Amino acid sequence: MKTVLEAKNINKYFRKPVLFHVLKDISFKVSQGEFASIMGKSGCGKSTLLYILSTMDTDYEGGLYLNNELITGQEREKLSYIRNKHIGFVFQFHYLLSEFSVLENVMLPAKKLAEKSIEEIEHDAMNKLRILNIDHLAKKRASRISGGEKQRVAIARALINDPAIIMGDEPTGNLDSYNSENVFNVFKQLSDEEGLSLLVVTHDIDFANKTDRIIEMGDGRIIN
Ligand SMILES: Nc1ncnc2c1ncn2[C@@H]1O[C@H](COP(=O)(O)OP(=O)(O)OP(=O)(O)O)[C@@H](O)[C@H]1O
Repeated sequence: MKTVLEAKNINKYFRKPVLFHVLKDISFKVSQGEFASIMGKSGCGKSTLLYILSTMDTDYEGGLYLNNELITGQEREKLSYIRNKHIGFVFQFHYLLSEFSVLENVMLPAKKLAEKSIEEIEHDAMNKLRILNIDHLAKKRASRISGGEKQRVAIARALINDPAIIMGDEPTGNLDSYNSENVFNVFKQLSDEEGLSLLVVTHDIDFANKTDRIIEMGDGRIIN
């Protein structure tokens, strides 16, 4: 199976207030269509790792590859393009623009990329809303929908540029068990049917147990 994301011997140090070796020789691969979760105690380095994998943090040692292309050391502008084009993000908080409609929110990352006409982007956005079963909400203001619906909109927005991988940081952290299961099912469907890769940091063991693989971290290392 094709490798979509690869971390090779990632080491990271925080230098203040004292030198702290926060990530220790992290190596793993995520293949196409794989749904992996990252678990570990609070403070073990999960968010720090996700920051590096998502190209947001460039201050680390080691190599990061996306679709077999080395992205470590690329210029800021190129990284921003890679992030926009190939990585979709879903966070604990949805970060939707509340005054904008659902459709407009989903269209935003594609407008930023500016590779398609507005008509095409709108067409794609409606398709993503359909995949998530929320196309009936397209014209509604983002502030007027429920928490579970907001998270679905956030997933549709993460999908708009047809990324290679979706990264999630506690994407079900704010949801009740019904909506968490819903989000899990959507992710599962995307990995099974669309061949999308997913890498999700979670504290929810029920959620993690249902993913294809749990990457367990402890004290800055992968321990399992
Ligand atoms: N900017 C920083 N400077 C110094 N130390 C930091 C910085 N950011 C995080 N840390 C420390 O690095 C360690 C890893 O933090 P990180 O946020 O990655 O953990 P985490 O596993 O995501 O935790 P949680 O599950 O609570 O979100 C922690 O000990 C934290 O205090």
